Amino acid sequence: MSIDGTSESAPVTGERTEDAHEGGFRTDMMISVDRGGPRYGEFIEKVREFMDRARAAFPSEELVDELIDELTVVNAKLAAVEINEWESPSGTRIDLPARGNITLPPYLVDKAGDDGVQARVTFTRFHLGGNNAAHGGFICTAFDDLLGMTSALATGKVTRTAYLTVNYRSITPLNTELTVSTSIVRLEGRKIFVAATMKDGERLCAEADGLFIALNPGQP
Ligand SMILES: CCCCCCCCCCCCCC(=O)SCCNC(=O)CCNC(=O)[C@H](O)C(C)(C)COP(=O)(O)OP(=O)(O)OC[C@H]1O[C@@H](n2cnc3c(N)ncnc32)[C@H](O)[C@@H]1OP(=O)(O)O
Repeated sequence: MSIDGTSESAPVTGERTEDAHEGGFRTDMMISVDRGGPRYGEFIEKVREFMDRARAAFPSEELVDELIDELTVVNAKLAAVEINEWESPSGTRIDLPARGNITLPPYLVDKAGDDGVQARVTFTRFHLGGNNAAHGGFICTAFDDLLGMTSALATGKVTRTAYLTVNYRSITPLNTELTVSTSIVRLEGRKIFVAATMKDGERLCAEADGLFIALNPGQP
């Protein structure tokens, strides 16, 4: 442990020596419904539960010692099986909430087409901003990913966010299933203008509009 309390472990990269990607996010990423095995989704749910419980816990000093030892063992097991971003189950398992990507709030896609996406998202204790409401950054993360998916499906191309404007209209509660609806506003060459709402029943919690750019081949 260094003096500022950070770990001295090597950063997690999972890089591969030969970099075959064409730039940006790949629409041809190695999507899968079985990578990591039939219990990979259950593993991700346990990790998400851990994130919630870690956020909510007030452990004793003894328990902190114990948990550090146990997590050191778990981290070593995971470090032994690191892989690059394109082939990792995380982010590519399209059968799992948020493609099995713990970075994203766990959303479930109900409908996805070239005119928009309908999804349900539930923020939990890990996503707490304050006073039982979701952190605005996680709301933005959900919008960014679902709008990125919207842009990719509408164009069949790899896209990146140029701008994303979020308006927070009312409190976004935790532990409540919210609906997210996205739509294509207009397409102008490489520019994809998109919009989205997040609702608790009929109540508008947040809305977003954004511009995504279809990347040129090889663009990072
Ligand atoms: C089923 C499975 C599906 C899988 C789905 C996977 C989903 C994954 C979802 C993941 C989602 C996560 C997504 C993420 O998190 S992406 C991560 C966050 N975004 C970035 O890091 C992007 C950083 N920026 C750039 O790379 C470049 O600036 C880009 C690529 C955006 C444009 O640089 P580029 O050199 O390529 O283009 P250009 O500069 O010639 O501009 C082109 C046109 O656009 C107009 N313009 C540009 N910027 C702005 C602006 N801010 N406001 C208004 N207009 C803007 C510009 O005026 C021009 O217009 P015109 O003069 O032609 O009229």
